[in-house]
Amino acid sequence: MTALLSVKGVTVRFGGVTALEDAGFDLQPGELLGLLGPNGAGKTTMMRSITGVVTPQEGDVTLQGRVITKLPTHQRVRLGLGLSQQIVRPFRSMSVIDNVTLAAGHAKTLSPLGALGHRHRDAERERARELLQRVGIEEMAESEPSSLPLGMLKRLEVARALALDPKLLLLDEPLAGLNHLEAGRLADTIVALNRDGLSIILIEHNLSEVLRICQRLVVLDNGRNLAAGDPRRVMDDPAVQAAYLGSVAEREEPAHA
Ligand SMILES: Nc1ncnc2c1ncn2[C@@H]1O[C@H](COP(=O)(O)OP(=O)(O)OP(=O)(O)O)[C@@H](O)[C@H]1O
Repeated sequence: MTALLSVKGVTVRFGGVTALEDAGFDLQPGELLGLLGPNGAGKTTMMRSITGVVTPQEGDVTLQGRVITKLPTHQRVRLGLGLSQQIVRPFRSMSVIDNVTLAAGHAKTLSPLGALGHRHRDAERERARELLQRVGIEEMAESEPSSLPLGMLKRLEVARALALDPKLLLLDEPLAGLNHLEAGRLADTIVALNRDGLSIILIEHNLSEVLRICQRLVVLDNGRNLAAGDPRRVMDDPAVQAAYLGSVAEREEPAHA
């Protein structure tokens, strides 16, 4: 099967810091893949190389057989990349549904044919309502984002990403800051989106949810590939455990100093 996304031999340096070195992985169509690694492993840099925020010094990113390494982000979005950020930034003065309608309208203007039909605001609103339903916040449609708890804001962020009709959705720590129950529910929503056919890459520190929902894991450490494959087998890998323990020890050290 041709990979939906292929990242090969990617190296990213920021001055003297090597954030990624010869790193890569493939994502098959329909997969829900967890991208893991301790703090500073290079996950965000990998995500940014895929979305085009960062251009690698070496290596290539290929989407559906097309090399996109040097394309700007908006062109990658047009080709089917969707991104839901860790920091949620809706337009605060607009209702929840207007936020998603705006994104749905933007999706149409991404293609010339869509732009011709752009006057069909009602259809966009209808689509926005469907998306709110898919992520489970349709009852909040007329509310302002500022009145929403974090768990719902995160769902709004996912709905806005879905409005751009992505083939591949990149989720950057969607469960961060949520309590156990909310995290489990949002993880269930992510599984439902994947079952509907959406391919997903999930960066997430909540390991129990990652293990519960991901079909495959890719683990980075110090900018390099450390392990990949079946989630349980990967987490049982002594090298992965050592990398995580090492990072916990590093984080805890100053507190004990
Ligand atoms: N814009 C930048 N300028 C300089 N160094 C950077 C930049 N972005 C990342 N780095 C460095 O690159 C390395 C990888 O960082 P990155 O944020 O990709 O890791 P991460 O796995 O996402 O970490 P975390 O889990 O803490 O978010 C780190 O050493 C980081 O300090």
